[in-house]
Amino acid sequence: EEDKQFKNIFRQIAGDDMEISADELRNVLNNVLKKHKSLKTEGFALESCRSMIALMDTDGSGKINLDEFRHLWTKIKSWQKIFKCYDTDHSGTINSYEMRNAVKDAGFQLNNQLYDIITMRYGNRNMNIEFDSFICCFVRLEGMFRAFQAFDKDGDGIIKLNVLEWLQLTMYA
Ligand SMILES: O=C(O)/C(S)=C/c1c[nH]c2cc(Br)ccc12
Repeated sequence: EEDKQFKNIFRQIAGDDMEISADELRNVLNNVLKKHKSLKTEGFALESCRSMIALMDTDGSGKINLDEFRHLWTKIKSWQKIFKCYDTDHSGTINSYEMRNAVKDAGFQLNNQLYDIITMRYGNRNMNIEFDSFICCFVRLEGMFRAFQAFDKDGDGIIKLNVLEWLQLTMYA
């Protein structure tokens, strides 16, 4: 029953082509955000939604279909729970130390250098992470781990890419 409901929501957002574009994704995410007062944020920028589409667009259509959207939605739903549990003062931001724990809670094993890179790349001028940046960071982390695993066919943790394969991976993200 819930899945039928989800399909209906998807159909409303996606329109006739049954695929969600960055604009359509931005509208639905920002509409949901309005219902979550504790997630104080100006909302998702179009560029962030383009990146989320690119990272989730497994069939290379430039948009996301029902399955890709369901995966993204499920992830955002779980990641926003983590954000809320760290944003104890409901400021709509978490600090770099809380971000380390949030990354670990989400199941990503990184190193200190990467935690610092994340703070630099996604932190605001006070080095705090706002909700929309938080989500974009996790979408990129998950997308990059998934891309690596897709290349690492024998699972030995090593992949071999030529420069064009590398550019395909890093430019469409
Ligand atoms: O708090 C909840 O119960 C839910 S269902 C939250 C969300 C479920 N999907 C979300 C997407 C964004 Br963006 C923000 C919040 C949510």
